Amino acid sequence: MRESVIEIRNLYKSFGDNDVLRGVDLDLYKGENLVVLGKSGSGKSVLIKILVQLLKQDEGYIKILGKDLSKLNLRELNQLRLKIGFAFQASALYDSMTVRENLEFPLTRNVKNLSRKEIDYKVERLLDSVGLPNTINQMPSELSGGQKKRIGVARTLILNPEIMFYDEPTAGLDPITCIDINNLINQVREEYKTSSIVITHDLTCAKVTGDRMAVLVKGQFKAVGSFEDVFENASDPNIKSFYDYNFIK
Ligand SMILES: Nc1ncnc2c1ncn2[C@@H]1O[C@H](COP(=O)(O)OP(=O)(O)OP(=O)(O)O)[C@@H](O)[C@H]1O
Repeated sequence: MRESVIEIRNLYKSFGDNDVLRGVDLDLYKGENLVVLGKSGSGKSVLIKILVQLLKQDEGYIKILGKDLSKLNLRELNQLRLKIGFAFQASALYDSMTVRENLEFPLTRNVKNLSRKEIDYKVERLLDSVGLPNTINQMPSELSGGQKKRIGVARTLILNPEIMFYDEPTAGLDPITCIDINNLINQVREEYKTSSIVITHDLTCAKVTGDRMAVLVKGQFKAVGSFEDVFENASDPNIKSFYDYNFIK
């Protein structure tokens, strides 16, 4: 039996008469990269927001790192949120801060009594990990799109999250930089022992980073399994068209 770090059961969410999630079941297993795919508007972001309770589900059960979310008070929920890192599509760096300040910010805000030396060590180690040690004194405006994403990942890792959510990590990048970012996602898993959900429309990213694919169709996960099982042997036309479109046949 594999250990689940996230367990989602029978999750429902509607906005008025827009039934977005209609009985979602999903597990994220410890140490895996799980790729979540689905058409635009299928509810991927809604699902992630519910996982950190920025949105409340209408029905359903969620357990993260052994905690039933419905039983947590706000303080406990905030503690749990610190164990989850978000690498957002827009990398969300503060434009008025240097790279060093961007990385220090979550640390000094959330961890008390760290010495200057400990902070410097962590910042430098993470910049090394993402391959950008020389950007430490640069401003975000001086970085390329791919570099910003890397710094965004480094900033997320600074609090040692156990779970990572990557939201369209390769969107808007050239094919070579996409390869770099895919490799970084795999490297982060090895180096920091994270379990991750990767939301993407990019099937190359899905294939390279994902241990399992989960495809959201009409409010439920219709196909969950390896890339080969889900896409290469797909019979469902919704899923097949996704594949054919990405790898022009
Ligand atoms: N706060 C909200 N209020 C009302 N409707 C919402 C809200 N958030 C999301 N929706 C609706 O829920 C549906 C799913 O949206 P969501 O952003 O999760 O899609 P997505 O799969 O992440 O799409 P994309 O791939 O384009 O990012 C959409 O129809 C959207 O309009």
